[in-house]
Amino acid sequence: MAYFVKEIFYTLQGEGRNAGRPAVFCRFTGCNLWSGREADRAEATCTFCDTDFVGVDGQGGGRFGSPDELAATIAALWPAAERDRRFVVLTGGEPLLQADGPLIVALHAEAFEVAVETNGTLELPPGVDWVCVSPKSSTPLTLTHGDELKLVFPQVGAEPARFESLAFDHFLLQPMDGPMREANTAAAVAYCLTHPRWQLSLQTHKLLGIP
Ligand SMILES: C[S@@+](CC[C@H](N)C(=O)[O-])C[C@H]1O[C@@H](n2cnc3c(N)ncnc32)[C@H](O)[C@@H]1O
Ligand SMILES: Nc1nc2[nH]cc(C(=O)O)c2c(=O)[nH]1
Ligand code: SF4
Ligand SMILES: [Mg+2]
Repeated sequence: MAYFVKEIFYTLQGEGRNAGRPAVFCRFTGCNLWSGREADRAEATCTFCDTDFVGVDGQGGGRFGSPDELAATIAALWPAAERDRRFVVLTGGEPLLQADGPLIVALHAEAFEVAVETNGTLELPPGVDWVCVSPKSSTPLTLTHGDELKLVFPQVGAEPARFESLAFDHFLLQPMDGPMREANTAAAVAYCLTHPRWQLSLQTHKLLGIP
């Protein structure tokens, strides 16, 4: 199948348990919880998105006709010849609208560990090495286990206690960016201190001014 990709770039993973790790980011076009148009934001299921995932016009974006073509494009961004500990993060938009088993196979053939950032509403293809689920308000989760559950905080209808019994190895609170970022950060710090199974995830790429 063809893949529609907004942008592909090499940077440090900014969030979650892998923060600081060099990674190629592949941002797929489209999401099932928001059209991406500002006019629709208030009525969307997910209203706080910080990302432009509309179209294929970003850096390195485009239409890729096969898994091998997309995997080769991703591999070309890794520093020359280095095949050790290659790491790719599939994100979006919602990557699980497009990422499928053949793409994971093709990325493994290029020596990548494959991580996914997902809203958790869709089925996961086989073989993904690191699964980060980030629930959105009262939307039901299809994915109830994984490596990390990274909850944007605070969200009405997505209180942390709702997720604590799920089978994730790590539970993280990420302050909601936007006009309330400072207050949300203080609230997330306070929540982690009083509920220590939760740890703080800052969006360190924004602090660093890198993509
Ligand atoms: C843009 S989303 C794309 C992946 C997927 N659709 C999802 O929501 O997990 C990537 C990450 O950014 C988080 N995020 C989006 N908007 C945010 C905001 N305003 N503040 C903090 N994190 C945000 C999401 O929760 C998710 O963990
Ligand atoms: N550096 C960096 N780290 C990230 N972690 C998750 C991101 C995303 O948008 O999915 C992201 C991103 O856009 N940039
Ligand atoms: S689910 Fe993810 S990509 Fe979709 S609107 Fe929400 S944060 Fe953005
Ligand atoms: Mg981002």
